[in-house]
Parts: sequence; structure tokens; C-alpha cells
Amino acid sequence: MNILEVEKLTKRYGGESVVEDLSFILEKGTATALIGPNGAGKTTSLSMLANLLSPTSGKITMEKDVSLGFLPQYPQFFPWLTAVEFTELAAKISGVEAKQARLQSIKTLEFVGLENALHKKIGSFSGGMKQRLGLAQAIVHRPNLLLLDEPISALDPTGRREIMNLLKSLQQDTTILYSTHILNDAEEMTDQLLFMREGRLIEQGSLKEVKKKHADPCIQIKFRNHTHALEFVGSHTWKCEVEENLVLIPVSKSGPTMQQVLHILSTEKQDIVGVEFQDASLEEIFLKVVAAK
Ligand SMILES: Nc1ncnc2c1ncn2[C@@H]1O[C@H](COP(=O)(O)OP(=O)(O)OP(=O)(O)O)[C@@H](O)[C@H]1O
Repeated sequence: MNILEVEKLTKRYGGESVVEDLSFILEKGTATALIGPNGAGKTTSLSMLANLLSPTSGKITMEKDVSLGFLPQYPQFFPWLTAVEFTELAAKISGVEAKQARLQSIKTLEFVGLENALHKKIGSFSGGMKQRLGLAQAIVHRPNLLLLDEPISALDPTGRREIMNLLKSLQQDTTILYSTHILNDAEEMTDQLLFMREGRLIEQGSLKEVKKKHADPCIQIKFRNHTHALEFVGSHTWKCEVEENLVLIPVSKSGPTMQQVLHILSTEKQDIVGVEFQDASLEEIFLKVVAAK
């Protein structure tokens, strides 16, 4: 079931296309990562979906009972308010009853890891704390569709891990569309990938589909030195590449399987450091996709 359908969404400024013919769907309960280089049109697209910017053309259809949560790339806060005051205000604006708003704010701030800063003024918050507060205001009213513009990019590795785990735990009841530059983290939480470049969608699909299409997996054998690696390659007919002390054998229909490689290595009593299956990371695929089109 689709919670959101986007059809040929376009935004132009003075005849210049910033987003062009963007079409995709979000299935209920899924997480979609929107990725693309700077200026690709991610923020503009999310702002149109959040109804903060009107499209030049195209259609956005949301399921009838959608409750939307939005985290902008640069959220604006009132520095003189405390975290709980700000989140309570956001809850009320999003339609939470006054009686409930305070309790829900406290629970949400605890959820995002700000339990020790409930009554601190936002003006004293670090960048990471503000990022968490931004997420809190986006989820305080328990939305079922969450649009997040760079929710983890401003965080340090520990903070990113924590927020990714929080987002994963939200996924049970929430459909999530988020933009990010941190591709290694995106790899962990993505049912669908949308690659944008220069306002256009240039690739989309599940991580598995995209990897199948663009990744060149290989078996990597690590030898003690370059000479050993060269000797190994010279004595076999497999198509391989040598990089320093590594031998890389592409996994293809005509190439050997991991089992065959392990068998050969053990029967030949090769003195190796290790063998592993190497799959391309999302980052490598991203660079390839963005460069190719
Ligand atoms: N109000 C505007 N008027 C003219 N051009 C704009 C306007 N807003 C955005 N743009 C242009 O649209 C393009 C896409 O911007 P957008 O912020 O959507 O990209 P992005 O993918 O979110 O980039 P980043 O990763 O750097 O945040 C950029 O070239 C930007 O300069």
C-alpha cells in the first residue's frame, strides 16, 4: 500500500529546472534514502513534499489519514526557549491536545537522548543536541510519514549511530524518507534508494537491485607480499587483477566460486593472510552512478 505517490514533480526558478519530472512511490512502513551530490535538488523535493514550497508542475498524492513530520536541513529554533517548551509548542502546532503536549514532549526528548537537557535553554545547545531537538519536533506528534532532510549529517559517528538506531526503531509505525550524504549509514536503513543528480532521478530501486546492477563483487585474496600475489596469478588462468599484495577475482558466471578458490588455496598450501568476499559499498556505487549518467 502506498502512503505517498509523486508524479512528474517539477520545480523551476525563472525557467531554470531545479527538480524535473521526479516520480516515485513510498510504500507504507518503508525507509527510503534520497541521495545525490550537493545541489541535486533533494531539499527542494522534500520541501515540496512537506508543502513548504509549491511545485511548478506535477502531482503529490498522500494517503487520506497521513500525519506528516518534517525535519528541515537547517531547523530554526527559539534560543530563549527550553527544549521541552519548544517541543511542546511544536506538538501543539501539529494538533496535539494541550493536556497531552507536555507529556508527549518529555517522552520524545527522552527518546532522542535529550533527557538531561529538558529544561535547558536551546541557546546553549551544541550542534548535535540541536539536531536531536530537530528530530524531536518532527516526531513529537507521532506522525506516520516522516520527511527528514539530512538528519544525521551534522552528527559525530557516535551520534549518527544513535540517531540511525532511533530511526530504525521508528520504522515499525512510520514511513521514512530521508536525504543524506552519509552513505555507509544509509546502507543500513533503506528499502528504497533514490539517486538524484541535477534535479533528475537517475537511479532507483532497493539496495539489492542497485548493487546487482552497478556493483562488481569480487573475491579478494590477501598474500604476504606482491611477489606471492603475482606468482599466484601467473599460475592460474582465472581473470584477476593484482593490487599490491591483493589478488581480486571478479565474481561472474565464468569465474570461480568462493568454494573453488578456497579449495585451490588449501590444496596448493598457499601462504595467504586472508580471503574475503568483497561487495561494493553504497558510496562506491553512488560515485559510479553519479559519474555515469
Ligand atoms: N529559491 C531558489 N532560487 C533559485 N535557485 C534555487 C532556489 N532554491 C534552490 N535553488 C537551486 O536549486 C538547486 C538544488 O538545490 P537543493 O538545495 O534542493 O539541493 P540539495 O540536493 O538539497 O543540495 P545539498 O546537498 O547541498 O543540500 C541548487 O542549484 C540551488 O542553487
